[in-house]
Amino acid sequence: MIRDPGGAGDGIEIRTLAEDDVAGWLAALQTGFLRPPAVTAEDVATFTGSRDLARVRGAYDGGRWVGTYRSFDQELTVPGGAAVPACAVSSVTVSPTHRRRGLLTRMLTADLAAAKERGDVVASLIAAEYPIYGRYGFGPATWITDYEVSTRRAQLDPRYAGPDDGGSVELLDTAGLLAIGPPLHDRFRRLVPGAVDRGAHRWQVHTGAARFSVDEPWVEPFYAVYRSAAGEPEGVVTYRAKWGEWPGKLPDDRLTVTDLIAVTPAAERALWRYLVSIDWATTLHTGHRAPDDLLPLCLGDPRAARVTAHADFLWLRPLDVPRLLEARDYAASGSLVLDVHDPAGLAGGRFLLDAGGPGGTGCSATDRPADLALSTAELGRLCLGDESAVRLAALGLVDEERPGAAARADALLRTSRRPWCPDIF
Ligand SMILES: CC(=O)SCCNC(=O)CCNC(=O)[C@H](O)C(C)(C)COP(=O)(O)OP(=O)(O)OC[C@H]1O[C@@H](n2cnc3c(N)ncnc32)[C@H](O)[C@@H]1OP(=O)(O)O
Repeated sequence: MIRDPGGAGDGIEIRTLAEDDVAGWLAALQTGFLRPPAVTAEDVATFTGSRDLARVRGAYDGGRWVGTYRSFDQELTVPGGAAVPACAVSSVTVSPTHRRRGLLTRMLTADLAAAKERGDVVASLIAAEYPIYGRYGFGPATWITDYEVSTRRAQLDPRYAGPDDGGSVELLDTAGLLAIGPPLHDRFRRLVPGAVDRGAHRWQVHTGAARFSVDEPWVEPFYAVYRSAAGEPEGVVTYRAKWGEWPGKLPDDRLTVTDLIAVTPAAERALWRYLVSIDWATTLHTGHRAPDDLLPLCLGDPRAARVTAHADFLWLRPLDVPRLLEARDYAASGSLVLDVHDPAGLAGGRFLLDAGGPGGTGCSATDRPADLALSTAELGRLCLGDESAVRLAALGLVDEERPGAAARADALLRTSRRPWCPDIF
């Protein structure tokens, strides 16, 4: 069991959980997320059956859990397709009675130190609110865009009867999805920088097998697969339908996509066209897509896809700069000296990145003069290639120690397609 050795002299203890702590910890989690705090025996069983309790911790005050925190092993894809070990952070709450006394800081600081010791290359999380995590060295590395598509305006030929490339779209039942989805996702995530692995529990949640009593009532979704002309599954989609009012007897139903992943552009285009062509549905909500998703441009009228949300999504906190930068591919070859500032003392230093040379990419500590000075949070923004160093320099968030260094960083680091993490965790 991990205990917070220092404490803060306030009697509140940060510690990991024993099995009989789970119900109280779950009640605190639900309180922090403003959900009813009632916890059932099934909730406790679902939680203990799917989590490593050694990685679940919380703040305990006089017999009551007042803070919750959990982390787990994750694989994060970087540009080029390599996966680096990440410490994924989740379930962070502090009770409203105990906020702003430093409890989040104590839980997170201890876990980041443990992640560093374990050899994780980055820490990752989905930030509930933008202002929380920058102070701990995290920066937003991927963004999402949600669309609402007016299917009537999409200008798809009303006679459209499916893919015309020899491929096909088929509906699946749950067993069919579970046979095709996990291996397909494994292929997908290696193609998409920013994507993370999906464990068995995520698929159970996705198909309604793992649920907590506070979850919305389960509504069975539709699942469909795109198969290439050769019969290979290349994309899957999960969506739900909601009946509309049918004003004046006109169909008015809505579809909501909860997952659409594809390993080829043909599959991605075919699944969007399938969704847009479903009779009765006039509106399609896409859920979180990559900010440069194919969707708007694969419609006859791209303006039929209206952006309803555009926001930061996956935040990264570098823990090992050389391994993070060595793992990825670069758009060009060249070198760059980065002065990385880390007040937490986990990942700072001056590093020479030698990208894409004949002997491969190298990154190691150096005493050469710096080109660019930045914090771990800004490196978190830049490391998957989504953000521009020139933009951050214009904002005063990175310092050019050598003129033109930010543009050189962009030439190396930026990617032709934007990174994307489709999974909430
Ligand atoms: C990965 C995830 O799970 S994201 C989910 C995060 N959880 C939530 O949003 C649930 C609701 N909110 C909460 O439970 C709490 O407010 C938390 C967990 C966000 C913060 O917990 P606290 O114990 O209050 O944070 P703590 O006291 O350590 O704050 C440290 C600093 O962050 C700041 N801070 C913390 N939360 C916020 C916030 N939501 N907005 C702005 N600043 C914040 C504090 O003001 C403090 O600043 P200071 O160092 O300048 O004084």
